[in-house]
Amino acid sequence: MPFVLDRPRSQEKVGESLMFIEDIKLTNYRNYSNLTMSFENKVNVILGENAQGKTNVMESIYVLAMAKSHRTSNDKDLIRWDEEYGKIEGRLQKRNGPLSLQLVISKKGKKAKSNHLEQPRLSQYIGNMNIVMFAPEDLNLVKGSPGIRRRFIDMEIGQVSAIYLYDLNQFNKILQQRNHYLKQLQTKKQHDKTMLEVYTSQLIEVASKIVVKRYEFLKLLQNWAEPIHHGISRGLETLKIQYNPSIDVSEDIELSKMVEVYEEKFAKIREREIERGVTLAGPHRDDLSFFVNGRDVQTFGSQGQQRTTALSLKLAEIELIQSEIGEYPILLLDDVLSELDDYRQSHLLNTIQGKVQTFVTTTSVEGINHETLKQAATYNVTEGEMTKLK
Ligand SMILES: Nc1ncnc2c1ncn2[C@@H]1O[C@H](COP(=O)(O)OP(=O)(O)OP(=O)(O)O)[C@@H](O)[C@H]1O
Repeated sequence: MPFVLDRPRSQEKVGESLMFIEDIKLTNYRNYSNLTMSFENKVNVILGENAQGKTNVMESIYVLAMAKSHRTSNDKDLIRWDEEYGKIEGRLQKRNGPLSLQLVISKKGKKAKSNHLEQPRLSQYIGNMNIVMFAPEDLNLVKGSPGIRRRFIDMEIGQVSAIYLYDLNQFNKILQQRNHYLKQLQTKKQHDKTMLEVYTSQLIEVASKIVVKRYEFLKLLQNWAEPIHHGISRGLETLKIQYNPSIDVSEDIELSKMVEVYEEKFAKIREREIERGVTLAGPHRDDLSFFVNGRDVQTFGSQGQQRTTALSLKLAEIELIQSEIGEYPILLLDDVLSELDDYRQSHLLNTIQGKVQTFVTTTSVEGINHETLKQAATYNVTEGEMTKLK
């Protein structure tokens, strides 16, 4: 089943190719005052002691792509201390030509440019550059809180669907207004319930679209992740991904039916929502489960199975983006190689070899003997300065 892509640039899909970053320029970004660095279109290993700025570089690439950080929701943290603004610039090569991206973060907000043109909507800007990041936090994807899994799914769909990001933004705004209204009803600052009906129907319209798209995306992800997981587990394990909605629907439900189910649900929980002062159903309360050989990995999986699941999902994302966009994304492996055993490390490095531009951070390459890393371009980071070693 083809995924409903809505980005204009992704029309022709021919063969395999990779997008890659040629260079990055950071101005007042975290502990970098000024950095300009060129990269290779293969594997780039960034070495350095703790707290020198390795993750900051990875984060800057992530932020350039996604217009937000993977480790803070406070954009001001990204600006170098005592400075007014921070800037990330990057030049990329893509199948259909060069692309330059720029993101300026100031205390007033973010401004993005793509090929020197101001982008009024970040939901349109995101997706120009596709990335997959694998960091130690991702090992919590299975075990951690539902919010981590929702964030994972939202970020991934957002890269291939601008409409999804737009809907998600709308949803969050309506949710906030609705929650505020419910709170007022709860505390009796407000008695008229008319506006609640308005917010509810607005919420249902956009919530239904989000959940339908999540189902579509997960079906695709499942198709990629299952054989990958099978391979990493040496043919012993079958991975299944399950979406757990906060309403009673199944994966093949149509949009109009989903709207009906939400309407019934909200009518039923109306008094409870007012009592609690909060919205109790919607995509913000949904979750994912992962099953290995029929058992829930979150409850029954070993740590190794949880790692394999997280790795399979990341590798599946790489393939999914390639199949949807027609180009391999850029892979960011932040301090994660040392967290994987030899077999999983080799599997990962064999998979990316030669086809994905990859950034790897580590304090040392000792103990990682894979050919891919021996041939990699290497850089050193010390106190916010980066130099190329080979
Ligand atoms: N806004 C900021 N302005 C200036 N410096 C900052 C800012 N935010 C973080 N830093 C500095 O950046 C450094 C941390 O860098 P980073 O997180 O990239 O470490 P790292 O090299 O990845 O280390 P580790 O291996 O421990 O993860 C710290 O010295 C921290 O004080």
